[in-house]
Amino acid sequence: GSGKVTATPEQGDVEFLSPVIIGGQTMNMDFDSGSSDLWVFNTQLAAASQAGHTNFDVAKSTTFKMLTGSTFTISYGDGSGAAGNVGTDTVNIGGATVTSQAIELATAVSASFVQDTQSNGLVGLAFSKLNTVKPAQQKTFFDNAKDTLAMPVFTADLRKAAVGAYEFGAIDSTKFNGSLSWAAVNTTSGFWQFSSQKFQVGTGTAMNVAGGQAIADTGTTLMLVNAAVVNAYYSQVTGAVNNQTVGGVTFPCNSQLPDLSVDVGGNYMAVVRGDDINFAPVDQAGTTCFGGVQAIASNLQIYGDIMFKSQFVAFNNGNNSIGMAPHQ
Ligand SMILES: Cc1cc(CN)n(C)n1
Repeated sequence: GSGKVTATPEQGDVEFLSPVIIGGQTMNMDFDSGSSDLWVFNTQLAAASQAGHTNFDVAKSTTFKMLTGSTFTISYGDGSGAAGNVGTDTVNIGGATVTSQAIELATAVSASFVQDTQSNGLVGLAFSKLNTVKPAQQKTFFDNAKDTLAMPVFTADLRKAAVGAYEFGAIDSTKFNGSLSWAAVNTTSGFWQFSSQKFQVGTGTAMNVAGGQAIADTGTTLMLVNAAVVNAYYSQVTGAVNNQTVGGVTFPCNSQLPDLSVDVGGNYMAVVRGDDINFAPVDQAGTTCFGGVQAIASNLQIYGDIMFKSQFVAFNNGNNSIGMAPHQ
């Protein structure tokens, strides 16, 4: 079979939310190809943490089973995190169904999750080796579903300030231009990781990022790249400054931003639209804007939603590859 759900951007495209039916209860959740835990807001949490959220209630599910003695603890690259206990239940994502999916029930969540009342948990879609459940590591929804899917793939069709889609088990070729370019994925890290050693600012010459690697991470808002890329890119933007107070590069909001092309697997240059690299104003007047491309101090670059808004992406666990093409 296959399953398709909407991916609705929060204000400012900070994250994208999709409906997941768990034990008959519908939860809007953040699909994250950069982690491997499925955890939910639930009625065990302190009332102050539950406030404003949709909270999963195990008592209202006839199919939930506790995994006695199992716990999870997860922390993300942005410093957020969650921890709690674990059970199993039936999960239905747009028709793709897993009957015994590990459901991680948070008993503690960090402040940024509490404040984001539209999001009620994460669906991890990276490789199961990164799952944090102990004593027995659990599988992701995609891992559990893939043998029953028509194809062992899922796709991300994320759109700037518009409703897009995640699809499991099928590739909708009406959603991208031309054909997908495929790159090999190195699964050793547990991420959807590929080689990314070249980049190009606007129509300039291609430049190298020695040993460059990147992961495709729908759960990260921005694009976090090698400092050489950041310097080369913003050297083309008048008034761009590295602003420690706001934590990254800013520029005048009326800047004409060049496209940024990044190499995917050595045979495809993914073009990220310059307009999408103007992420958000940092001041009330809306004169100074924060860049959607920022530096990361590791050689594992993180291509987040800023890239997904320009590229349709297919994640293929049949041959561990990633496919990209510009959105249609
Ligand atoms: C909650 C969350 C997820 C991710 C990306 N994997 N980040 C950076 N934060």
